[in-house]
Amino acid sequence: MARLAAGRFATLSSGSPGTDGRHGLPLCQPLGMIESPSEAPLMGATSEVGRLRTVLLHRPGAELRRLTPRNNDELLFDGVPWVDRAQEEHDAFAQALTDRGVEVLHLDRLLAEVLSFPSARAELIAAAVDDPRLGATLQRSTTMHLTGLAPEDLARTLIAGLAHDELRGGKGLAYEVMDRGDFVVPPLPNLLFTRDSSVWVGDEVAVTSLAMPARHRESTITAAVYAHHPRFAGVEQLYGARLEHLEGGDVLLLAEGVVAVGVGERTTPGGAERLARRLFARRLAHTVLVVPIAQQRATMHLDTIATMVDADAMVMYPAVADSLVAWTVTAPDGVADDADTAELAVAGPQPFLTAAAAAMGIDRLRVIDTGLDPVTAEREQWDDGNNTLALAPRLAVAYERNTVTNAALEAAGIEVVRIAGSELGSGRGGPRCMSCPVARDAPAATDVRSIASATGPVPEGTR
Ligand SMILES: NC(=[NH2+])NCCC[C@H](N)C(=O)O
Repeated sequence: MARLAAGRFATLSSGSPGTDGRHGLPLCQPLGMIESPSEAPLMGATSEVGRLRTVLLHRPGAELRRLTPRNNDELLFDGVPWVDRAQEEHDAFAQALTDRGVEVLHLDRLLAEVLSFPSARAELIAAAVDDPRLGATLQRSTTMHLTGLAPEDLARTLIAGLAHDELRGGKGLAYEVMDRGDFVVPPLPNLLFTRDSSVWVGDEVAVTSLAMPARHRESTITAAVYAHHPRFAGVEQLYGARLEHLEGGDVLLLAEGVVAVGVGERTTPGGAERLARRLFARRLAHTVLVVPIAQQRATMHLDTIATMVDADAMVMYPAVADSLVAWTVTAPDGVADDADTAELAVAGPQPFLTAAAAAMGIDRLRVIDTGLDPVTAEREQWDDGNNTLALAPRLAVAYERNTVTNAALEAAGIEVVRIAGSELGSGRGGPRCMSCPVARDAPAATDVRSIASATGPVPEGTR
């Protein structure tokens, strides 16, 4: 499988497309609605800003119609979205990406496709009924119901969940006792935020371990798609759904070999450590910066307060720009031979911007000065103003509603692709949260304006 040239510190092996080892299918055989490309696709990412080639999205569907004022808190939405409008907004987001040459993969379609494989079906049905609320009898009757569904219907049910009165042949004490409106299989409205359940580092993918109960099952879906879909044949998975908590929204690829990991409400220090060990062992990073963030909903992930918009620049919530710190974690000899036991060197804490620039080998990591008054800054941070998705250096998608942040980005030379998000935003996630980059080019050397020796005037609007 062809890979990005710069995914690893040692030379990358590039195999050739053949059969996918697990199902014996030729990689080029059309599968379901999507034809596999005739050439093996590029996969992987070493930065946040290299030209985006392929992205994984999830168009919100029936799972959002499950949200009510009684369950929205538990399901991590701040309200009850108008679903048709949320879908229109999402379609426009996907279109904005397609218009700029980005290939959009849809998670629900990939899921329906892998569900024609018996092993993938069995795995995902088992994950859906693996719930102590149900009891053995209801688990059995739910398994039978799900087993009888065609791939498309099963995909829909795994995402939208299964309500008590939708289950044909439901049996068991738990079934009798449950309320008619209860879910036998709870819905996954946060699947919309594809950023969190998997993250590519170099040419490997970390299927994450999500912290909130409402999201646990999401990574069983991404794990099955990466394990079984011919599109991803040969891709190594470097993390796992049952390990220490780690969410993709906390993982920022600052530069090739340099990964920042936020630790707070979602990712634990143990998750950051495990990821660091695995990245070092697989030579996918030489430095991991561990960045504590406030454990509260407004700052649930590192990407809610800062995202990269250029190879050497970030947009950052001004209230934290000067107080954010990082611990610098390295493997003593640059690599760790054993992912689980290797000794790690930990230094710090240091101001985040200082530690990041040092790890990236640049003079300065610029912060776009959004010049916001504290109240506007707080409002726009809450509405994901700092949660941008870079399509290339200095070209980023952002919610249109954050007018002041977007104006500041433009003043600093960042082209902003504005999208509507009034309904999508009720899940508290912006363009970066709603996207998982599967392939990015390495940012061209010319895009890094302040690498080591380069000195020059500081561009306006940066500090
Ligand atoms: N990468 C992100 N910031 N994702 C936002 C996820 C929002 C989602 N409702 C949650 O609470 O988990």
